[in-house]
Amino acid sequence: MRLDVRKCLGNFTLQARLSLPARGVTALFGVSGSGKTSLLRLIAGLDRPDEGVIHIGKRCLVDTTRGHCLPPHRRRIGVVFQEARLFPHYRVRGNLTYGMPASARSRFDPIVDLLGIGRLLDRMPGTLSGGEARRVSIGRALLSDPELLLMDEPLTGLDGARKHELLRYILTLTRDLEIPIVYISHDPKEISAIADHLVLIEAGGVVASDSLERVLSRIDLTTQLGGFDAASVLEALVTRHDDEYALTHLDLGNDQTLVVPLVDAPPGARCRIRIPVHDVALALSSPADTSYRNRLDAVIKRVGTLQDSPTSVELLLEVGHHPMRARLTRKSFDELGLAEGMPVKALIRCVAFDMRHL
Ligand SMILES: Nc1ncnc2c1ncn2[C@@H]1O[C@H](COP(=O)(O)OP(=O)(O)OP(=O)(O)O)[C@@H](O)[C@H]1O
Repeated sequence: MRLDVRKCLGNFTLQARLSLPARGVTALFGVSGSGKTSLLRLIAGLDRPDEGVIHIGKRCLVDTTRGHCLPPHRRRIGVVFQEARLFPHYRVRGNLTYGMPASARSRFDPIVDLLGIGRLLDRMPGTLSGGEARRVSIGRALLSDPELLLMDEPLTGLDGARKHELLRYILTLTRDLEIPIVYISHDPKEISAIADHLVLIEAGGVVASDSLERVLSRIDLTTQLGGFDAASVLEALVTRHDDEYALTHLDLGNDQTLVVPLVDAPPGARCRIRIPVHDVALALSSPADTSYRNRLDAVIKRVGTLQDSPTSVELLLEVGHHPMRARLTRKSFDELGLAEGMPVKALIRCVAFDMRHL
């Protein structure tokens, strides 16, 4: 999808130029009021830009210079909002088939299975739990046979267990269906688990748009990425399990192996892991007497500082084929005599697995 739009809303101006991948999940992240929902509404056709163009593949949805603006129902875009917005007087089945084109009929059963809503088909929306209602609303969006799915904070307001369950369904969906998703969330953990591409929005503008791994590795964006709590997210290959110690070996490329608590995925699977900066320490040589399980070869690619944190130094390392962030005190950095381009050992204590298997 390509878009280049401008829209004034009162004294707020949204001005965005973006080119998004045709597959996978693109997350829009930014503080409250930065313009995420306004952008989604322009894509869905719920609002018109004052100026601009929006294309999905070769299809032109909007081109204001030609006075062209497709209405929402002709855009082939499914939208899932924070609240489910089901028709209260239709059963679940009626909600799912409302507006379903004949071309989507054959997908009814697979989508119902995928979302685990088969046993809810004869229920009225008022009797569903929050998580069930969201799943039905995702099903309805998918059965409109969309080329693009827009999700505006679909997990907000759900409790921990429901949130986790729905996140699992959405992850399955991204793996099993070819439909690209644009996903708004305030929750960095959710984004780390689900997104392939990350767009940072600030004051109505696009600050960054790139793969999740690359945006999270940008030291200059640490403030905007504040909620992500400075962590690296990277995708690794499961090579083997060590059942005796309940550990899994992951290949990071260039002969670098990360050993983590047992991952429930077979050798050969790809999984995504998150490594907070405070779990990474650096050494000049490989210390023998340390409890750090992982001692990886790394190169310091970039060194930066944060305005509001004068005691620490931000580092961008390269480990295997991956960027990885670390944070040291300025004193340790100076005492070790570190500099850009230096090879070091990255000592990694533990690794968070709020992660997905790909
Ligand atoms: N119809 C409108 N008239 C005037 N201002 C508007 C209108 N719609 C949105 N705004 C303003 O535009 C800005 C962006 O709003 P938007 O809802 O897109 O932000 P957001 O990033 O989605 O925020 P949140 O994360 O809180 O949902 C806000 O300052 C909002 O008050």
